[in-house]
Amino acid sequence: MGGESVSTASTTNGTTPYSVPAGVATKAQNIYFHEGNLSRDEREALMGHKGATIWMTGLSGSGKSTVAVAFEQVLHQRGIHAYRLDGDNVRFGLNKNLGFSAEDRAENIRRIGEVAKLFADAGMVVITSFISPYKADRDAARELHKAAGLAFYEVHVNCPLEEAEKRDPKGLYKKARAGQIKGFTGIDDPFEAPEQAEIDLRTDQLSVEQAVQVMLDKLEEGGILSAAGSQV
Ligand SMILES: Nc1ncnc2c1ncn2[C@@H]1O[C@H](COP(=O)(O)OS(=O)(=O)O)[C@@H](OP(=O)(O)O)[C@H]1O
Ligand SMILES: Nc1ncnc2c1ncn2[C@@H]1O[C@H](COP(=O)(O)OP(=O)(O)O)[C@@H](O)[C@H]1O
Repeated sequence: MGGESVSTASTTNGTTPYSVPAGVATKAQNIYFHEGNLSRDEREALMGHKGATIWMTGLSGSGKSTVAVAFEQVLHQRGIHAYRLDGDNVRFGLNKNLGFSAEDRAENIRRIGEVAKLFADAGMVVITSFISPYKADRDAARELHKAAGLAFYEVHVNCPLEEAEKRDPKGLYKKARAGQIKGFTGIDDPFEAPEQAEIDLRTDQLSVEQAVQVMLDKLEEGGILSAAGSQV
């Protein structure tokens, strides 16, 4: 891979649209961004709300998936088009060629950042639940959204290691402590806690319902749950 040249994305009309940050490097040559006839506002008006990415990050067992599932359901009940991208699930398909080295985790998060951006651009509320242990990888996902003018909420699913380990829903901490899993986050692999997450959920102190309410309030406050020109 190293040493291959990169080209810069451009558009057929020579302008750089909101969805292609200037200077994006791609491996492919001679590619042109093709604009559609529908604006994001038009897509969001049809949806009845804005698109956004809710990026949950935290230790294994912190409660990312549990809270994400409950949040998705509550949003759905309120008529919001929400969809979850979950670490384990995505590793069965799109990212099945990736392991848990720092490089593979970075590529995992890079791909999810791109996929989440596409869903959000389509007008969905995307809820991602990946450990995403490295700040730089999370920041890159944030930047991607920012450059596209899309809302991005980083949610620290903040649970002390002792509590996550006590929960151990999949028995993975036990295996990691026994040396049967190497490079397990929190045990012998790092977790860089967010410094400026939009939402901090202490799941050792809040119930799942309370955590969902905190997230709902934040989206409401950010104007995500309604759209300009919406008929709903
Ligand atoms: N070494 C190691 N470290 C951490 N986690 C491990 C590991 N090996 C397997 N698992 C399982 O993989 C799930 C984490 O996948 P993610 O894609 O979220 O990880 S990452 O964001 O790329 O770090 C994680 O799921 P969650 O427990 O839901 O977080 C584990 O089930
Ligand atoms: N307040 C809480 N929020 C989230 N999960 C909780 C909470 N209290 C207990 N749990 C339990 O902790 C475990 C979290 O597991 P999971 O959602 O799979 O975490 P993660 O996706 O971060 O690995 C589940 O068994 C869940 O029932």
